[in-house]
Amino acid sequence: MELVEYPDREMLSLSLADRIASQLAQNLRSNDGASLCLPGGTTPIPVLETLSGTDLEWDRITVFLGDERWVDGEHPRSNSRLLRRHLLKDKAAAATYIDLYTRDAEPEEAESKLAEALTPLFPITVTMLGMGNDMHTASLFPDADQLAQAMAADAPLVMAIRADGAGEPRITLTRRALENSMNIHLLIMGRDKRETLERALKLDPSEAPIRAFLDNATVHWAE
Ligand SMILES: O=C(O)[C@H](O)[C@@H](O)[C@H](O)[C@H](O)COP(=O)(O)O
Repeated sequence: MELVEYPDREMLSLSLADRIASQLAQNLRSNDGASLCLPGGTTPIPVLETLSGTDLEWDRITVFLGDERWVDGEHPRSNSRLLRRHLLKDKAAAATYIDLYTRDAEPEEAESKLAEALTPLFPITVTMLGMGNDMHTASLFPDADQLAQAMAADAPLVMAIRADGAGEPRITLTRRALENSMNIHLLIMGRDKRETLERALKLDPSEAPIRAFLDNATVHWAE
C-alpha cells in the first residue's frame, strides 16, 4: 500500500485528479479505449470537478460507478446524479457513461445485463474507491447479505446486495471486478477515516471489505 498525505484537501484533489488523468492518457497511448470506475458519496466531488475540465480524449473513455444506490437517477441519493452533476460535463461530457441503475426493475434483474456491458472494459484502467467508517467500499458492506459471495474469487462481476447500513438496495461491482484494476486509488479525508484505515489494515476483508484492496492501492489522505 502506498500512502500519500497531503497538506490540505485542495492539494489532494488536484493531485489525485492529475494522477488519474495521467494514467488514463498513458493507457490510451497503447489501447483503443480506457475505463474509469468511480465511487459515489461526497468526498470525490472536488476530484470529479477537476477531472471534468481536464483535457483528455474523453470520447475514448468509458465511465461507470463502482456501486449504485437503487434509486431513480434524479433522486438526491443517486450516485449517477452526482457524476452527472460533477463529472459528466465540460470536457468530460464526451465520455461514454454506463449507468448501473435500471428503472422499474430489481437490482437482481440488472446483474447479467451490466456484466455483459462491463466485461469488455476489464481490467479497469483506473478505479477510485471511497470508504465508509464501517470499512465498506463500493457497496461491499461488512453486514451485507451476500458479502461472502461478493468477495469470493469466483464472484460475478456485478451483484445486487443489501445491508442494514446501506439505506436502499444496492448494485455493486465485486471484489474480483475491482481488485484487478490496473490502478486503484482510495480517497479518504479527515482524521476519523485515517483511524478507520489503520484499523482496517489489521482486519480480515470479511470484517473490513476495504482491506481486500489496500495492498495494491494508493491511499490519498488529507486531514
Ligand atoms: O454509494 C456509496 O455510498 C459509495 O460508493 C460508498 O462506497 C462511498 O464511497 C463511501 O460511503 C464513502 O462516502 P463519502 O465519501 O461520502 O464519505
